[in-house]
Amino acid sequence: MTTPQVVVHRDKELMAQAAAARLITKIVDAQAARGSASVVLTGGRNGNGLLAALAAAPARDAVDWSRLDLWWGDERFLPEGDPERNATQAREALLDAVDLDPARVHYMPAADGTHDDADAAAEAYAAELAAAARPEDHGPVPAFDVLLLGVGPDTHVASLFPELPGVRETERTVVGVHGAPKPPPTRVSLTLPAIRAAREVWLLAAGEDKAGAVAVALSGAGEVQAPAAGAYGRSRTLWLLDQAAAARLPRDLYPPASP
Ligand SMILES: O=C(O)[C@H](O)[C@@H](O)[C@H](O)[C@H](O)COP(=O)(O)O
Repeated sequence: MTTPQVVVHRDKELMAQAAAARLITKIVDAQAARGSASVVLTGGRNGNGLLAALAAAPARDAVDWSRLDLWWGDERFLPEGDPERNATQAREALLDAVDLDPARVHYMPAADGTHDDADAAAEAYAAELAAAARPEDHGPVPAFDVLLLGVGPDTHVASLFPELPGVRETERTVVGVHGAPKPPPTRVSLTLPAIRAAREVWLLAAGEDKAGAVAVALSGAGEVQAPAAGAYGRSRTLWLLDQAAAARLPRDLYPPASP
């Protein structure tokens, strides 16, 4: 388990811009070192805010978009193109503006696709992840360079909600989610074992409505009660906050450099 590193920015706009610059550098370094990079996207305002900042970033095209594998941490189980799908929002924020290799963009299945329900969709995505894993990877998922997660006010990450079955999953890498407290109720989500296979996990939280969740998750809560507490990477766990979301952090958890 990697000790969480906390970086606090003045506001959510600056957090998104700084996170975008950080992600560009991480992707460029991975591509220079290994010829390609893999990133797991998240839904929500902060996740899409990062993508929009990335689309507008001056250094955006330092990334070789054709050598980037994109996956999703979760998806709302809705028809293809539904405006509420994380994939739809990611395309609007960034993906349609850059020259990705379509074969390397791994959308989670849609509700009107070939899979009858979220559980079958989850199995299909788990199989796609396993097929992309290499022998040197840590388990049946690729070693993602960066796995992005928004954090809910109840400390959920991806579509893993406190006390619900998904956060308790220890074997499968992807699960169907039913009865999610955040609408829509039916979703597909990576599990904590899949999240923890990532080299780096970056958690994004901005706004005072996240201050309680951030404080709880970083103060030793259990992962079933606070799923964000169980989201950590093999070599790095990074919490990217604005001051409002960091407001209830104990002072000893507040990074020294932050104002
Ligand atoms: O499908 C989703 O809704 C997201 O994947 C979800 O996990 C989101 O990241 C958090 O709920 C935070 O959302 P906000 O950034 O909008 O607060």
